[in-house]
Amino acid sequence: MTSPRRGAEGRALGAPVASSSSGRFEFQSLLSSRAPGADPTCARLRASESPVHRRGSFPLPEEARMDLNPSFLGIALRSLLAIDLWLSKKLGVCARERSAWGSVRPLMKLLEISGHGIPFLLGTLYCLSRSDSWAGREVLMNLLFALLLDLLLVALIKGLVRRRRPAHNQMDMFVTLSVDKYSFPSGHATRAALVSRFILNHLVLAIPLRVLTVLWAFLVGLSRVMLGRHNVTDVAFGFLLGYLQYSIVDYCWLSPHNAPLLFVLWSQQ
Ligand SMILES: CC(C)=CCC/C(C)=C/CC/C(C)=C/COP(=O)(O)O
Repeated sequence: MTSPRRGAEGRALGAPVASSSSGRFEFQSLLSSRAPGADPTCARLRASESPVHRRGSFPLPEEARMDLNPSFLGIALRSLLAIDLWLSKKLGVCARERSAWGSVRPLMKLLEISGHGIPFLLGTLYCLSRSDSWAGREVLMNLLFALLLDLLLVALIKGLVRRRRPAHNQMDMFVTLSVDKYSFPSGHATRAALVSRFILNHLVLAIPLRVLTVLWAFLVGLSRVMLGRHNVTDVAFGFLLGYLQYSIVDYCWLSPHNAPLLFVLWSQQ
């Protein structure tokens, strides 16, 4: 009877191993990390040359074969992730007081506060309480809805993805929620993109102010990476999400026609 060759732990070499964290088969890591000096190409060769494979008594499961021949998408994603980590570390020049650009850290923290959820929520509520026109109230009510939607979606995605903040980040942020220990996506970037799109669409501004609005959003995003709070992909996805959130708000635009109760209740406050 043929018996597969056994490794140090008495496990059949080339046999699928369930990873403790994900439960996925890890052929590639088994072949490349257990054998000294191995590389993925050799690992592929060894797999096809191994007695187990040759005798055909232990067919490789489909998923394992996919691991041995990583798809183009897999390689592209892993490369993107490596570039992301490398670039984010390079750009994190204000992560500490003693970092290369540590002296501009206070300015970056000012940008951080300018994109924080609390000033926006309190500011919108204050303006709503002072607004005496229906048109103004409608815009502010939708801004409030947009800010709450943003908090909800970001918390949901952060809780699902659970990507840790970069190791060089110093966790000294002004008022955070529990999910804010995670970094994907950047809540500041989503808010900056959402609010700036909102402002550009609902406030009639002179061109220089419109440019300043976009510049502010960009700087808020950049400051997240420079402070070491986020990786570049957290911010890029944050901008995209914030942009899309505005489209949702615009699509579901609340007005006295489709949400009369909301407006009546607010006007009775
Ligand atoms: C109504 C309510 C739940 C308000 C909470 C406002 C609040 C504490 C928002 C957190 C804002 C924040 C620190 C987001 C994190 O931004 P990242 O860019 O670091 O993801």
